[in-house]
Amino acid sequence: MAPPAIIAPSILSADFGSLGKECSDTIGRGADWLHVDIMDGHFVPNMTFGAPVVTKIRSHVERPKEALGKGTFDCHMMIAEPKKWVKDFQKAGCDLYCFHYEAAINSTAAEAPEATSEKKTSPKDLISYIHGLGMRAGIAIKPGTDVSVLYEILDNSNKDEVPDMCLIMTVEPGFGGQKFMPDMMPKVEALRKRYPELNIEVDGGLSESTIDTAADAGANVIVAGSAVFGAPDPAQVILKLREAVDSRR
Ligand SMILES: O=C(CO)[C@@H](O)[C@H](O)COP(=O)(O)O
Ligand SMILES: [Fe+2]
Repeated sequence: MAPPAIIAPSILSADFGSLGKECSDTIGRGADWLHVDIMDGHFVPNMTFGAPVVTKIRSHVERPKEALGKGTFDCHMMIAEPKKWVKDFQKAGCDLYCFHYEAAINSTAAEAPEATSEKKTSPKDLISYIHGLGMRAGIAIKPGTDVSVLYEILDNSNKDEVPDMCLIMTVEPGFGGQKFMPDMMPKVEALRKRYPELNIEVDGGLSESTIDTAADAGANVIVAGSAVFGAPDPAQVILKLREAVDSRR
């Protein structure tokens, strides 16, 4: 059976003027995780914030009592050098460090020399490095990346090198409020068929009008930014997203 719904509002659409309160209120309204979008202006054409801000918002949200439990900070690292920032985010209170496959295969070991002796960073090395620092690891792919790149990473008997979640982007990363790409659903379907118990996250354009498509395909971790923070009743939206996923289990 597919894992239960996990609703992760993206704080990119929150009021940055009162981010701590927005975060604690959102957990109080029924969210499981907070999706924290980190953009560096290189991997994506936009910038958000770094570890110091995560440290501040962490003090407003209780740490999860179990791995991937309520209050998990799901940090979506849209950054060109994912290995370089693992330690800083761990210290800041990140629970799930989700890096992009496309960035990992293009970055070098020099970013974190102790992590590997190979010249190029491999996703499995990075996952093991993240696990070694006590966090869970996620791996994300952009719309143009084939889902099959994840199979080799997931089909590994060394669990230390296997991600705890895969993120299928349903928009080009960089901005909130974009239109959901239904043509990404075959990737979700293929992953769900092959890995019935995997946490599969979808991110970009999720709302009450697109959730059925994503839930039918087998996604269980639902990121929603504008749909939650732009709603008159965010708790109701969170509930609707959860029901759509859980009713298909
Ligand atoms: O990673 C990203 C964008 O790059 C997302 O997390 C968005 O922030 C989601 O926002 P909505 O599409 O739900 O408004
Ligand atoms: Fe995101």
